[in-house]
Amino acid sequence: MGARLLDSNSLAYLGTPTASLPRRLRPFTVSSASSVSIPSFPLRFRRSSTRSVVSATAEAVGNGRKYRIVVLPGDGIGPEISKVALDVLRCLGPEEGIEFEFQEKLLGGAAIDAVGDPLPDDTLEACKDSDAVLLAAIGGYKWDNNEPCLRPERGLLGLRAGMGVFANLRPAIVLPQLVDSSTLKREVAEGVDIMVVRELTGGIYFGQPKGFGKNSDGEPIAFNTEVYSVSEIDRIARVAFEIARKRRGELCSIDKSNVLEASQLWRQVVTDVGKDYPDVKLTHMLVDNAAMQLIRDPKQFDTIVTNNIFGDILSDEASMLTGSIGMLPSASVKTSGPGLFEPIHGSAPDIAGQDKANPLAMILSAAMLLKYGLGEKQAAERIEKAVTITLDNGFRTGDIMAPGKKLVGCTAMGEQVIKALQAIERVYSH
Ligand SMILES: NC(=O)c1ccc[n+]([C@@H]2O[C@H](COP(=O)([O-])OP(=O)(O)OC[C@H]3O[C@@H](n4cnc5c(N)ncnc54)[C@H](O)[C@@H]3O)[C@@H](O)[C@H]2O)c1
Ligand SMILES: CC(C)[C@H](C(=O)O)[C@@H](O)C(=O)O
Ligand SMILES: [Mg+2]
Repeated sequence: MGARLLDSNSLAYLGTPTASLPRRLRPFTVSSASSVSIPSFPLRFRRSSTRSVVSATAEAVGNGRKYRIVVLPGDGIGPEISKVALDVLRCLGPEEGIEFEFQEKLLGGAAIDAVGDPLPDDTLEACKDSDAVLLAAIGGYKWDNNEPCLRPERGLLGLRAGMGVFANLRPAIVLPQLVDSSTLKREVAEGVDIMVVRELTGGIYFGQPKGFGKNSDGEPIAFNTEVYSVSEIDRIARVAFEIARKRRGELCSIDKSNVLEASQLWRQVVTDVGKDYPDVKLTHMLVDNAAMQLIRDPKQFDTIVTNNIFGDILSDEASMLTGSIGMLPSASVKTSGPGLFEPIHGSAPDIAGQDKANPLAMILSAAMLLKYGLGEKQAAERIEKAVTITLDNGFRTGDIMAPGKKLVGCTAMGEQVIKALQAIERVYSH
């Protein structure tokens, strides 16, 4: 028993004025309407321009395949969990006939400190030219009072927009081993398996106008704009319907259409797209009710589709059903080109540098990268399996610690996953 990630067929159960921003940090705009065709899930991603489908594009090396992965350790616990995830991938590669070429780049606070830019040009270019990107987390107290365009978060938003990864898939699965780590009662948490499909490159994060100003009384104000086009809603809805179709066949669209015009358009477009998916049961829910229902009865949800900001908040809420935000990976994808894979948690500055971070969300993000970014399903499932074995063996970081379990740090948890991985490999190879 263990985690199942995206694929139900998986074998493993396992305010600055915009004009002053560098061009790539300006809001992302979608140019053409309704032209995005969504392949059936699991998605196979194309590399930019010259190469075609990823699973077919890996360079042949000896008897294996070679992939170029950009790694963005970022800030806070980022470097600690990145190291662990890379150790896992390095251990896995030879057994699976995969060679990884890792290229480390700067993002966020680390990039601000080194070159005065949260998203250096060469980072974005390397990411766009890679087979996939593995990101840990950015941000921290040190940069919290920087002006908006010099905040680490601006680098992350610029990266997502620059890569065009509009669909953020955040699975929240309660593993049997961690049911008692959930803050909810066992009967409420057990068996939860939700996929949150979050729109990632639009909405209030990117809408114009935004900034600081003064009202007619001369009082300082600040403002942001929630804006969605039909094409932006249409394409994320199609991704969500495709995913729902491969799961329980139930899609809940979450909005605030009783108040917000942008949500009224959202609901209308999702309903229209739903006509192309008669096999999927579509429901709508207001976000305030959804926040409550997620805690009251999370098992009512199968697939959720929602906008950028509601998806951000609801996925953090959903993570606590599973025991810890340190468990949740994510994949940010588009219909072609490299994907971005990252845990949903942040840089956890309160525990950074103390070897206390849970590296499992990062390790599971690496598994998502393999499965959905590179089409390396078997390798991904080995990692998922190794994680569940490690939990079965009783190892826990502080955030998921329970009576009778063995408390370990970030590095030791990684070592246990590698040990489990090697055990699986021995079973496979004998
Ligand atoms: N994708 C990202 O890079 C990302 C995501 C969220 C927040 N952030 C940034 O991270 C910084 C801190 O934000 P925050 O404190 O609101 O959120 P956070 O997710 O970093 O931390 C919230 C709480 O969860 C704990 N936590 C998070 N990840 C953990 C892990 N792997 N193992 C154990 N405990 C873990 C932290 O210790 C903290 O108590 C901010 O600068 C924020 O902007 C970045
Ligand atoms: C750091 C921040 C910009 C980011 C977001 O809001 O998308 C984070 O909270 C996340 O969930 O990845
Ligand atoms: Mg968040």
